[in-house]
Amino acid sequence: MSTITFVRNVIFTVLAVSVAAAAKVLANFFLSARLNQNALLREVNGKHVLVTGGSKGLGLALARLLVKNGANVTIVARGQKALDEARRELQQLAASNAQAPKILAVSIDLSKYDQVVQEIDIIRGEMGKIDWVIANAGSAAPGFLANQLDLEFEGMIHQNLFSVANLVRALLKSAKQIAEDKHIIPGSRTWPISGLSPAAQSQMPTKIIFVGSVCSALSFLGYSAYGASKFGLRGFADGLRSEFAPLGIAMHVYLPANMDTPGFAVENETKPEITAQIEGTGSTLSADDAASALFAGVLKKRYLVCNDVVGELVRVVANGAVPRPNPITEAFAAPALVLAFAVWSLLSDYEVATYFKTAPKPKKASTQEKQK
Ligand SMILES: CCCCCCCCCCCCCCC[C@@H](O)[C@@H](N)CO
Repeated sequence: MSTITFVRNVIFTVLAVSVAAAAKVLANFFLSARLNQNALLREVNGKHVLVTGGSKGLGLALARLLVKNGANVTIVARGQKALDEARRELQQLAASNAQAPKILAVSIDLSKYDQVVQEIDIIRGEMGKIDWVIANAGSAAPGFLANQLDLEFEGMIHQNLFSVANLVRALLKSAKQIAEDKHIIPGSRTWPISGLSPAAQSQMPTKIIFVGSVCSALSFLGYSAYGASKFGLRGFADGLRSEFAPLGIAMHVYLPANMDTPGFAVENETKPEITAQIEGTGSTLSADDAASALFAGVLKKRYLVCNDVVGELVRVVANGAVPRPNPITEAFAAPALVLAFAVWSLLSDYEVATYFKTAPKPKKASTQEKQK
């Protein structure tokens, strides 16, 4: 066999095996994406779950599923009107459940750390220890950075990163406070290195779920501010995952693609045309399906959870140094996926270049408009 034939056969074999492995990755994804309702009931029945951004969209869909499965739910949001409506809906749902789960709705501005600390204590007082936290609140304001020179950039980082950090810091502070109040003497190997005494650890939630985005692992024009906030969130989560695991706190990050929510309608009003063109709108998932996908992944103990095929492929190539659900299969799939994403990146850069070459020129402002 000549060298060329040998090299060609090796490349062909590697690619064929890799494509087959990529198909297996997707098959595994479909199998794990189905929510086992009984498993959800077993996990959340009687637990107290706090959901931020819980008055609409994905947050409300998550809260509904939790209440249906017997969880006591605290929803947090800013706007009082939407919060009241959501509370009424969840209370009706709770009334039809034999467990009669408790519902609490609290208006908190998560960007204000002191307020979050104060309210977490009030929530614990009314509803007891928080068992799970879903940090879902966030928003997307797509746009070109050159048009976001004022407060838009900070806004994204505050809403999608600092607010989540404020929540986690407040949970830690509250747990430490309660432990100190009880005067429990620390005495484990993780104390005082971890900063949390065993008593404080026992006051922390056992599960913390961050809602990121496919944009926590991939970004492109129109999403520079949003991508920065969501990549930041992912970095924060990766650090906490390894810090919290020895303390019995499981971290998860949800990386959804576009969802059919009120927030998505708002972001589309200002989204640059080329951004919408690149991301496509084909796979927009309903909030209910997205909520099921989140719980399905969490119950399967996935650290990074996706809600569609594209997100799962992005996850495989951008998994970083955190656990993979199927490491061997994903390693075999890597060559095909790396090549596919290299091609995608070339094509999307070409799409952007073409868009700017062919986009209609803005109309010249009339003299009257200039004077305004
Ligand atoms: C085989 C390779 C295919 C690679 C395709 C990658 C395409 C990625 C485009 C998906 C972008 C989704 C972005 C989701 C953003 C949302 O979080 C945001 N719009 C907030 O709602």
